[in-house]
Amino acid sequence: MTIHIGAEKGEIAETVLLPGDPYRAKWAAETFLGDVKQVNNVRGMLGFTGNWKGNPVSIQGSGMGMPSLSIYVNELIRDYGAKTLIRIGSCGGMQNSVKVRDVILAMTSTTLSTPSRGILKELNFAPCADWGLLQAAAAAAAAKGTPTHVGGIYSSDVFYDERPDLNEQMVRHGILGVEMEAAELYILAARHKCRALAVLTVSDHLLTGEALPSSDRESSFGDMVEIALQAAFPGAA
Ligand SMILES: O=P(O)(O)O[C@H]1O[C@H](CO)[C@@H](O)[C@H]1O
Ligand SMILES: O=c1cc[nH]c(=O)[nH]1
Repeated sequence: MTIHIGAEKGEIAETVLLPGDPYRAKWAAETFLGDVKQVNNVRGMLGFTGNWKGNPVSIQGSGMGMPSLSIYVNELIRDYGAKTLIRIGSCGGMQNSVKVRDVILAMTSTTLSTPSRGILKELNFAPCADWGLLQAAAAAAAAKGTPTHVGGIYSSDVFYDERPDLNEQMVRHGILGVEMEAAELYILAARHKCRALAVLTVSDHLLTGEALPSSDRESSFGDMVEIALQAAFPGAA
């Protein structure tokens, strides 16, 4: 047990999917995993372990924002031995070519700051996805026929943004979407020699104003979860 995760040692798999929303963790575990056991309920941040096509998998809510994700990912890596961490999140679309419900595979993440700023200091570290996971996720998405975009995203510290000039620059520089966790996930994975990827579903659009209801964000993002599982276990039959 850790301060934020109540699972016993050995109850969390080396492969962990990380939705921000704990109810998405519950839905994904119940929908896609076999032999599911709830392994965390501390602070209501639900976590589950089961198996997918015979492979052990955990799905742990990570909360909203990089400080929250950092707590769970640090404990998952240091105390439970997690090695492959795949965020399954929602994001806002930032290009006209990106549509609501499309999937984005985040190759890199741009930020203004992360919880790691304190140790990286003046270094503008470039958080990037694990190539093997990214390649496998792109192949899985292509095989499913899911409309998918691969490229840079923006990990923001704020949901209610008051810097339209920043968004203009993001759009101008080809950023596909905005969310709030991937950059710190990628930095922590690099630091601890783990593999990480963010697979995101576009839940709303900054240019068009379209938005999905919260019920859809909780439980209708099946393609994203299957792509994440197939990326983690590309050989699974
Ligand atoms: O749907 P999740 O995974 O929580 O991700 C996105 O949704 C939350 C904001 O509504 C932030 O956590 C953002 O990154
Ligand atoms: O962080 C997020 C997530 C979804 N949509 C946004 O605009 N921002």
